[in-house]
Amino acid sequence: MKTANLTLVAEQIGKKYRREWIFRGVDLTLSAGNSYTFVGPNGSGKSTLLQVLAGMQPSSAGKLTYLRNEQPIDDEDWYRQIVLAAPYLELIEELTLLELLDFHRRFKPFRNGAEPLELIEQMQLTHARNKEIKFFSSGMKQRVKLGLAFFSEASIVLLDEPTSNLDRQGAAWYHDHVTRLIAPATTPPVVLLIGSNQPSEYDFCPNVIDVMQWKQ
Ligand SMILES: Nc1ncnc2c1ncn2[C@@H]1O[C@H](COP(=O)(O)OP(=O)(O)OP(=O)(O)O)[C@@H](O)[C@H]1O
Repeated sequence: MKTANLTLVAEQIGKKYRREWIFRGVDLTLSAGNSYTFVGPNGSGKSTLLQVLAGMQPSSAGKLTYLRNEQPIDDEDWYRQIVLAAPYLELIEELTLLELLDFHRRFKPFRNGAEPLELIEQMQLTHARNKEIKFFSSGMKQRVKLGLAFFSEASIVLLDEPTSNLDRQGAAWYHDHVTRLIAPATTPPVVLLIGSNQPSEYDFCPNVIDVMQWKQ
């Protein structure tokens, strides 16, 4: 069983677009079993920082390391550890929900070997299991993105603006699942990273980090 704990270490990470530094001098040690929320006003760099920490965008300065049991993991294997739910990530619209989950689990299995139909029930989308994603409402799509993040066997879970498009019931569903994700019983334990402007999205999170400190 893959229970070894993961740690993400950022040393003096910076990102610039053209000549503008979005953030600079980021030093962080983020460890499994913990949650961290990046806060800051619109355009302050929360999404960019999440993407850099996920290895989805290159940094312009500094060093990022993923450690498992204190040993560095090869950059090419990072993607196996990560799952991201974000408004700017698209789902495959031509697939039905059931087909999407079947496809997804081929490269990223679900926790505890869960079956797609069980997870669709947990997403409260059983009625839409055979509907193509392109016909889903924005809130239904958001539940799917979050569900894939909650239920995949990944060690690093990134949630950018997690309750966007969710109604009150959806927000309660998010809260229930996100708190389970960081419970001590979760295996493998996750590093949970959230980018948010909404206190209700991270009221359970003890580590709230203002990205404005890295504007120079
Ligand atoms: N590909 C890009 N090229 C140039 N500038 C970019 C690019 N992507 C982001 N930026 C700039 O980087 C800055 C940070 O954007 P980012 O989306 O990370 O902010 P954010 O804090 O997540 O904002 P929001 O709360 O509005 O989602 C903004 O000034 C944005 O215009």
